[in-house]
Amino acid sequence: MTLIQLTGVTKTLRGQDEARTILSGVDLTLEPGESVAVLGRSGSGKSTLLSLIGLFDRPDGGQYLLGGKDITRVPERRAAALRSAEFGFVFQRFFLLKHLTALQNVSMALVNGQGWLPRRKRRTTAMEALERLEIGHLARHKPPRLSGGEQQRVAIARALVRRPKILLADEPTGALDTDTGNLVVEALRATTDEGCALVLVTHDRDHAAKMSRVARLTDGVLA
Ligand SMILES: Nc1ncnc2c1ncn2[C@@H]1O[C@H](COP(=O)(O)OP(=O)(O)OP(=O)(O)O)[C@@H](O)[C@H]1O
Repeated sequence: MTLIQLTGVTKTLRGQDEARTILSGVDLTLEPGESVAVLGRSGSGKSTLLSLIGLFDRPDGGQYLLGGKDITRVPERRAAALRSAEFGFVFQRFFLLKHLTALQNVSMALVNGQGWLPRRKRRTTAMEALERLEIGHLARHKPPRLSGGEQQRVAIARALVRRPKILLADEPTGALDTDTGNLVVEALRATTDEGCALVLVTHDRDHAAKMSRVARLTDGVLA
């Protein structure tokens, strides 16, 4: 079944004075295991789009179907539950807790989820996530001892540890050098092999080309 279907999605943001239409009719379909890169100039609305998909905000118009269900105007309580059950998020900044080890950072993501997991199970699940990102050997390291690329892979492991259906990545390589960025993009793309869908916002055309589809956001429309 189609995982995500946006049809004619619009969004107007109000600054201090005038309102600005950022998205003026976005269509997007995403199937399980599919990856789409979203390119676009700075300020074109890529992050706005991602925040709608990730249910941090709601569209003004159009329709958002998630797994066939209309969630266009879902209330915040339900949105929060969907965010934690269905989505994983990766940002340019890693947002790791620097006093915790890599393993603790990842297993923290299992603490507040739906369904309680015993501590030992959380640790083994978190370890598996680190190993999938090929950083199991860094489990006991704290973020200040890790490189940027390693930290981002810990953040990806944290995003994946609850096995989300959709991973949303907003410029995840923005703070990394080219080689490290390539490794991180490959790690993200590999998550789709297991059926996770991926939306990657990027400025990097080479990274975009590694996705199954490339879409460009121009004048509020995705094409
Ligand atoms: N809360 C807000 N109120 C008003 N305008 C906003 C708000 N948030 C963002 N904007 C404006 O909306 C436009 C789109 O922002 P957005 O962050 O989605 O773009 P972007 O494509 O992700 O940019 P970048 O590539 O620079 O991160 C920008 O012009 C921004 O200044």
